[in-house]
Amino acid sequence: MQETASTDPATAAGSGRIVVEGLGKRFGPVEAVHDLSFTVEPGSVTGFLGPNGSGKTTTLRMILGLVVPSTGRALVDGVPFSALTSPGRVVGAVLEVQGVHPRRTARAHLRAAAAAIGVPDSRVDEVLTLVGLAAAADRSAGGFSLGMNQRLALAVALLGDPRILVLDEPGNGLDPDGIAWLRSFLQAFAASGRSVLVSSHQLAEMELTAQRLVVIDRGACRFDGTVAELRAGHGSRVLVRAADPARLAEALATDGITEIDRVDDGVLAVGGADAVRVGDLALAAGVAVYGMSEERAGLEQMFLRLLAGEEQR
Ligand SMILES: Nc1ncnc2c1ncn2[C@@H]1O[C@H](COP(=O)(O)OP(=O)(O)OP(=O)(O)O)[C@@H](O)[C@H]1O
Repeated sequence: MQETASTDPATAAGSGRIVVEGLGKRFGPVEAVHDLSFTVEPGSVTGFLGPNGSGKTTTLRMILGLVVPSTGRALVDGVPFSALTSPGRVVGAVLEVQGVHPRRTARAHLRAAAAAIGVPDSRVDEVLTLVGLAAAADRSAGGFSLGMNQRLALAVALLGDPRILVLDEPGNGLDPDGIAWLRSFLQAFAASGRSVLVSSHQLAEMELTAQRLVVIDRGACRFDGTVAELRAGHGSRVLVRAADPARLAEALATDGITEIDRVDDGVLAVGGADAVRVGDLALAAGVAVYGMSEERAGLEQMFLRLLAGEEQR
């Protein structure tokens, strides 16, 4: 079927976006993905989170034209992946790290991959440097660690200088330094106006890497928004040490703040209000405050609450 050119800027060709609309996939009795819609905007990293078997890989494979959707559609840079004329120059993807021939060097592997998408050899050294493998360029891939293989796979994805990156669990096998490096690499890539969609089950890491999050569970979307929105909805608390906690609790309650726990001697944990509001109310009530801090619930905890909440529906 011929796709007609869209006039909607969200789905227009050349938008640099990934647009997923009502996407679904059924494998026999298993509904792997159900009515999923989200957009990956240029200039930001979008984290794609979900527990094992939640449908992340299936979704990424549909975006990349490797699995045919049962319902809906996925557009890459305004068109279905299959309609891209030079896909390697538009979207770079790392789905699962394929074994490289063990006797092949990183450079030889990249040269072959470059030739396959019509990219000059000169790009090979550039991507080796970009992923931090320049010093290992002439070593056989057989001796590479999992982390080095991840970097090599990323180098292949970058050969066509794509404007969109799609990565399935790229942090797997990376040590803490490698994870920090990947985080700054993806952030810099996005900051140059390009789009990143990265799946992970490492929620705390995504909180640091991504601006937007799409959380799925059992194939369906549970959350789509910014990290700040997720935090706001599954909240952080203000810890306040006060001279007279009972009077402060009373003043807060009078103002409609009832989520109050006494966590320590003289310390109240207050939910549903920020530090400014708690401080102002303490001042108005004449209660001395000796210290305040924000207890930011870990994304992991929020994520578990999110899934637990959905299960009760
Ligand atoms: N080719 C297939 N045939 C049958 N079922 C499949 C196929 N691919 C995936 N599934 C099923 O679809 C569901 C979603 O799998 P998927 O691999 O997309 O999840 P995931 O979130 O990527 O999981 P993980 O984090 O473990 O990789 C699972 O129940 C899986 O068994």
